[in-house]
Amino acid sequence: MQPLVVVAAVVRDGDRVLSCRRAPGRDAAGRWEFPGGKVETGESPEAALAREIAEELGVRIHVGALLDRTVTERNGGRAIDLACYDCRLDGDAPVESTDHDELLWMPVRRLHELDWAEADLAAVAALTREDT
Ligand SMILES: Nc1nc2c([nH]c(=O)n2[C@H]2C[C@H](O)[C@@H](COP(=O)(O)OP(=O)(O)OP(=O)(O)O)O2)c(=O)[nH]1
Repeated sequence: MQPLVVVAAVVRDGDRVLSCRRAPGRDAAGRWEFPGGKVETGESPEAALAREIAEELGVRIHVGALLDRTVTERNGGRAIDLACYDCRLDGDAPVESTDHDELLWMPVRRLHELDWAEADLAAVAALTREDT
């Protein structure tokens, strides 16, 4: 089976990165992730990401360069092909999410304190390397 193609936004504000906790009842509830979602057929990754962020967080973003793309196998589930893009807000910061129960602006050097979804660990490591 082909991996699930997912895009996520590493939204930065200076040294801080928007980190989101998946709400109860969802896949991987309680784990932290970068907001985003599945790419639909015929959609570019950048367009999918802007759409997901508008739907989920109600804000607009500029989508920049690809930061990390990693395929993670999952026991008993479809592998996840997660592409994380460097992003900036285009206007207001989000205050709530349809998919998350907590939004945190975390300094890069403290990202390791959160319990990240497994698929996000490579992107977190890339950010942390950049910071050292
Ligand atoms: N959005 C997002 N999903 C991630 C990340 N890491 C990770 O393993 N996932 C997984 C969780 C889900 O199984 C899948 C994406 O699902 P989703 O629920 O966010 O996507 P969606 O909004 O398009 O889905 P839906 O609720 O509309 O069905 O990828 C991440 O950093 N961001």
